[in-house]
Amino acid sequence: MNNYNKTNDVTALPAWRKLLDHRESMKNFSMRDAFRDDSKRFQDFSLAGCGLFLDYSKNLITHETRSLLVNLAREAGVEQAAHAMFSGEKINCSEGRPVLHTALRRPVGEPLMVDGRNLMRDVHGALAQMTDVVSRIHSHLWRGYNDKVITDVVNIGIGGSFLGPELVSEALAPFARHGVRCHYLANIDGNEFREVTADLNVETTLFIISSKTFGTLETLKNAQACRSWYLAKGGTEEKLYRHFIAVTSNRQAALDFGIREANIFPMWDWVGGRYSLWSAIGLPIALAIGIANFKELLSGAYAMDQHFLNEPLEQNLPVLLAALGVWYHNFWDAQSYAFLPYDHNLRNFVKHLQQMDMESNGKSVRHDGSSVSYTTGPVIWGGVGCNGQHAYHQLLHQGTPLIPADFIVPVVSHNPVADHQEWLYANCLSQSQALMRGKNRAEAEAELRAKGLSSNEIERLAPHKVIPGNRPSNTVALEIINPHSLGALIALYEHKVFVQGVIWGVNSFDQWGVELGKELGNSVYSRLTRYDAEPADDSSTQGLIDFFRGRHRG
Ligand SMILES: O=P(O)(O)OC[C@H]1O[C@](O)(CO)[C@@H](O)[C@@H]1O
Repeated sequence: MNNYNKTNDVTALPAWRKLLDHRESMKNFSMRDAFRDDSKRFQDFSLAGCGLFLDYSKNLITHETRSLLVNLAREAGVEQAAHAMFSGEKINCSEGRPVLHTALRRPVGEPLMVDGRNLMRDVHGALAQMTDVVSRIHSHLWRGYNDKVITDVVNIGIGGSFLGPELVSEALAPFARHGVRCHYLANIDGNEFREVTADLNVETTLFIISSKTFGTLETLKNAQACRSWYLAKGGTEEKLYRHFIAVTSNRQAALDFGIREANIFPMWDWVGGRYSLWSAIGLPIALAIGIANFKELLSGAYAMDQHFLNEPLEQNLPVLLAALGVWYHNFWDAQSYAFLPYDHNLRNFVKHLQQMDMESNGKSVRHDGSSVSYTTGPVIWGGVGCNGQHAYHQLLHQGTPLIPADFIVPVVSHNPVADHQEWLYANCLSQSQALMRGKNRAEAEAELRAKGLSSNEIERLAPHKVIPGNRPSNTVALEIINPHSLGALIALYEHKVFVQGVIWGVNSFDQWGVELGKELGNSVYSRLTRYDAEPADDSSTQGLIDFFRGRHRG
């Protein structure tokens, strides 16, 4: 049980009750009218920090809404919770662990004592080990079994041991200068294995087995397959240490796999997988962009940590985003949330946010085990603009569900082509504008009239042309995507998710739900492969096992 959330049930808080009444009074609120009536709306509802600019004026809010939402965060104990997390209290109550991914971005000279131990020694020791290996690979001191330079790195990992590193190494591709290409092997699927290894040269490829537990089936199977591939293609057992390294908190399992002691990078139980890109799990990132850029990434995240810890709640970027999310989710029945990055290099952002948000807050009991009486984590989805505009934005504009969205857009492109960036930025803005203002019946009719349509035709077509508008969004703009701003951006959403977890009273740092599937996976596997096995518990599973075996028998 956490010791900061004094109420346990958020619905009992005064601010929650006031928000329920306030929601009633907002039934007829029109954002379009609000912008017309208040020329200062943009200034009043926008905020800069850590190189990011948040425009949250296109929301279904007034000044009163904001103060009630901030009160909710305050009454839920967000400030105390943040301090508890940063100082190493065991806020992951179901696993009895502190939650200290923020320690990974703390600069040198700021000790952090937990259970009598200065964790910063471990953190900076791991960073030094990363620096050493990255510099040896980049300077060609570390070579493959027949002394060829390492050109390709395959990260074997899944979930948090994959999504964050993939996002960052690809988002920061313009900073890749050392001739090392990163590849990611996650799924237990021969198609993916074949695709990743197809063009690799065994002599110049390094494999990183990235697994906090070193017990994840997909990763271990892929690691074995990569090892067999390495040996089959001419690699030697003797020089295997030049091609395989591991990042894990399970040192013994990595040793048993055959990884050399010096090639094992540490992880700790106080870092959740989905928050681990800042640790040695980020090794592929450092190999792609260099250790100096990796440290810049950490310093961007650290800047956001300080912002989150020190800024008043009213001007606190993660708190505002979190409270707005709660406003729509719990008071406007918005069951999903869209992320729409307008930048090709951020194409993997949504995948990372999906794990970060849904694995963290996809919970339905509070810290004390009691069931929540309200909904928690929303469905997270989205993808890069403009592609989404020609696919699912239709539903955002005219569909029945209310889906709040965050637009994320840099001003400067790393690869300017003609006036593409101007168009990209313009598309981003026009989407949020269209969502906000919509097109009313009179406008739709006037448009059709201007085209010379008969009144019968206007009557028939106008309903299809009406766009309700009043659909909320935030825009997070940044000057350019670089290691610092990306670090701040990712940390912004980490803290947003944390704040929402605090408000809902759930433990954002365990993931017991994924365990059952893993357990059942073993029993289904043994029934698939052993003909004498007991039948499955249910006829559906057994029927599908028979379907598989029918095909494989012949
Ligand atoms: O790094 P590991 O231990 O292989 O775990 C991978 C992923 O699996 C999960 O435990 C979910 O199954 C994630 O939380 C984690 O990021």
